[in-house]
Amino acid sequence: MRISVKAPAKINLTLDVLAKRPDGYHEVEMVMTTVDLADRVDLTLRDDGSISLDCSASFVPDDSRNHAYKAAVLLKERYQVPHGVRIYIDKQIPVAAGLAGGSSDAAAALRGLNQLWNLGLGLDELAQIGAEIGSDVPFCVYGGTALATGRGEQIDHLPPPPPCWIILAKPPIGVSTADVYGNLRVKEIQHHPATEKMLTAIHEQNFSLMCSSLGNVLEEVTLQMHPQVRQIKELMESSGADGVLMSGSGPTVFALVQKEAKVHRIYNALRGFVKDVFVARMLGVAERGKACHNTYGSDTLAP
Ligand SMILES: C[C@](O)(CO)[C@H](O)COP(=O)(O)OP(=O)(O)OC[C@H]1O[C@@H](n2ccc(N)nc2=O)[C@H](O)[C@@H]1O
Ligand SMILES: Nc1ncnc2c1ncn2[C@@H]1O[C@H](COP(=O)(O)OP(=O)(O)OP(=O)(O)O)[C@@H](O)[C@H]1O
Repeated sequence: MRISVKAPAKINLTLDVLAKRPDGYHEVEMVMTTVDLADRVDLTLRDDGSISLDCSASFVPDDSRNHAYKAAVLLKERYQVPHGVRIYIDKQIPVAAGLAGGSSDAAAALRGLNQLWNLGLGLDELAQIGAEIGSDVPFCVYGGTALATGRGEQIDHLPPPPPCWIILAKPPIGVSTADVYGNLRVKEIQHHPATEKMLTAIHEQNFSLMCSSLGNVLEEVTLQMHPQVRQIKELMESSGADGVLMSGSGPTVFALVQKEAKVHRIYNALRGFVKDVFVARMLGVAERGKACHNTYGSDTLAP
């Protein structure tokens, strides 16, 4: 039996840091939403009880360092599952980009293995297990749009944001999330994002308020470390984007656009500058399993 699960990227519409915690993590407040740039995680049942992983991108770890592999080990050990699984990740989300690619693969593995191994767990239980892998995993288990607090693992669901196009551009650098948080001086943060305004924009479906409420306190830290990120932001802004922000700890920058004609202008301007440019739509709602094409007769899609 084989199951294919879609693992969408996330963007942060806001990312605020409120305090550094004694456990080394930071207390955050972030509005996150999924976009239709996605990996595909294939899970094939193994009778020999072992776990194996392959990925289409050779530079992604294919052993116990892989977040999807960790998800399988956690479930297998906790629920004493006799079966194994062969995991294949078709990588479309850029790696170490601030788009939670690894976290989304882990979340997809949790959802898919819940079905493949017949565990009968609810999404809340899967999200709790996901938090042991990484702070972004619980959000990725649910998908859609949410306000994430705590270290990012506490999820309050939100309605989808106003529909729009999104153009993502990633400069050819990888950013370590730990380094970016490590370089942040919480007491010196000048501008906290307008989280309340973002929530109003989402509830009222107000696109221009959403664009003017975008904010990420990690942006300044990553901009200092990697000046190319600022160049991409400026290029998006001068090409007519309605709103521009770095996602997560970066270095991916996204532009929000309502009119399709502008999408082509911004895409073309960016392609002259960086190789990794993607055009997507905000998903906003969870569409677990739905859009992952099921090309093999006996496959099923995870819910
Ligand atoms: C930047 C974001 O992606 C925004 O959504 C997240 O806050 C980070 O989520 P993540 O990559 O799943 O992070 P984790 O794997 O849990 O943590 C990686 C490292 O980032 C730092 N970290 C992460 C989350 C958090 N709230 N405070 C932190 O200080 C810690 O040094 C941690 O060791
Ligand atoms: N399935 C996976 N896909 C990509 N990277 C993975 C995966 N599993 C583990 N990793 C490791 O995690 C690191 C971060 O990759 P990832 O693409 O998840 O970063 P990110 O998008 O910046 O994450 P976040 O936004 O959650 O901070 C990579 O350098 C890679 O070594």
